Amino acid sequence: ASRPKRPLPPGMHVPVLRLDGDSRPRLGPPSTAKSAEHPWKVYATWSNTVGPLVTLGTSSRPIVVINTTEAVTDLLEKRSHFSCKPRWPMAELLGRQKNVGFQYYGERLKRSRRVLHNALNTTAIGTTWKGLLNSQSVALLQAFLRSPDTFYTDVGGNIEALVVLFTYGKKPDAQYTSMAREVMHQTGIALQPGRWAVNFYPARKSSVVMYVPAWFPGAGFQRWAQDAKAAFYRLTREPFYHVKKELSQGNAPLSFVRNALEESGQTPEEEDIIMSAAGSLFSAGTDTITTAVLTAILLLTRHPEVQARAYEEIKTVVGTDRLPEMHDRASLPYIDCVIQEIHRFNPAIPLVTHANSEEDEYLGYRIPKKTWIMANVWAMLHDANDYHDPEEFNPDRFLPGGTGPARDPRTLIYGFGRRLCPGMHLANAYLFLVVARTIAIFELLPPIEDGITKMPPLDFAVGLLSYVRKSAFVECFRF
Ligand code: HEM
Repeated sequence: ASRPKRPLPPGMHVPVLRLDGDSRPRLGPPSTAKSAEHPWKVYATWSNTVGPLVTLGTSSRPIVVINTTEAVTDLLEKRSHFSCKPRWPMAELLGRQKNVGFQYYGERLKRSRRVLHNALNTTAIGTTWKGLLNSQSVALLQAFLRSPDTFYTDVGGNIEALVVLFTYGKKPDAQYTSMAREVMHQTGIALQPGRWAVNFYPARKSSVVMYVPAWFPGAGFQRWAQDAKAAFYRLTREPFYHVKKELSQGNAPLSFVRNALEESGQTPEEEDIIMSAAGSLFSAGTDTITTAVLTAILLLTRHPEVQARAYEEIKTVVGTDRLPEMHDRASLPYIDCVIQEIHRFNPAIPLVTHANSEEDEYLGYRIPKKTWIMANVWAMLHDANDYHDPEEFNPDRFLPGGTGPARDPRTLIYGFGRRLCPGMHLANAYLFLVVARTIAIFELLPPIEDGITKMPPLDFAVGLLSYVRKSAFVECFRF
């Protein structure tokens, strides 16, 4: 006789909170979430009552939120069948399922990740890309000097240039960046749980809905998706074929695509893997690092005492007649604590999405095959058991001594298991250079009006990324 089915993890019997750009979540539970704006905070509150796993949505289409480090380690790190991604019919319609971040786990994903790892491992970051990281971080300081008023957009522009220079060896032009931003925006819309009915039909039904002709009344999402798909294809193909042509003419500048084609792009299939891996980097690499840099600027401005101490460390170790370099990183432990605390305070991707390719059980609960899993990284980094007074910005918690340093947030913010972010070493190196060099050269100050200091508020958006909202931040900022 078969065993009775175990229950799903405790559910809140509420529809999924929508991640709707800047707006408040549309749907909330009756009481707890009234004042909380960010879904990840709401889920963390629920988890305090019901345990590490919380089920959202319906029992036929559950979404399981993992809220603790222990549970995420047990499931996403140790059990390899949790390294899949959910089926996103809308992303498929946009032609984005070949994008590394959306791919199901399998042979193609492994090969894509290998190509990326060859270019983005620690050795390559310290050698091949050292010059690029150096020049882009200096370019950002120069932009700050030229016009402190436009720092918010300058940070984004500098990082877009970093990622496109890395990928294709040339700076993006205005047309490329505006198209890339549009595609990212469209993908964000396509991935909002609950926005498109097609995402929430069971797989069998959705394949019927997906192939309704675009002109069919009510199939508005299809028409919209057709345009978005065309833009995405152009964005992926044009710069790739440009590098390929340059390579055949012997004048391709250093880039990920050039190196990968030289090393492994011998067959059409290998070429396609390189092309789509390259096409995944703009959306994966730009807004994430931008969020971390803007969070750093915001928190340093709000904490002059942290800036002062970090500056003292740089003055003592590096001196005042040169900029901090990558080789200074190990000798600047306080700067490292500051960077860790920035990631902890506002992880760029607060909810990391996975799916399981096999049914499983955990803590007596059943997790059906292909469940949409969200790892609540924000909750893990604000767990008072691991981080005393989690609402406080306090880099000291990472200093050795006492009960030892708190867990390094970089073991959580870059994701889990076989999907761990391949760009993490590039991001870590660039963030070190930008944070250390900014502190070495500038003092970040809030404005004072009529003798009153106007602190920029902690204002993080609700979306796939928890980016720093522009509004109040830009008005009250000066070097
Ligand atoms: C502070 C900066 C960054 C953060 C916080 C970050 C975080 C993440 C996270 C949470 C994931 C999902 C991992 C998972 O599913 O378990 C991811 C995936 C990915 N990231 Fe990053 N990332 C950053 C920068 C970058 C950069 C600079 C690049 C490339 C230049 C990059 C490329 C990728 C790619 C290709 C994936 C998909 C990997 C896969 O699905 O197998 N990321 N990142």
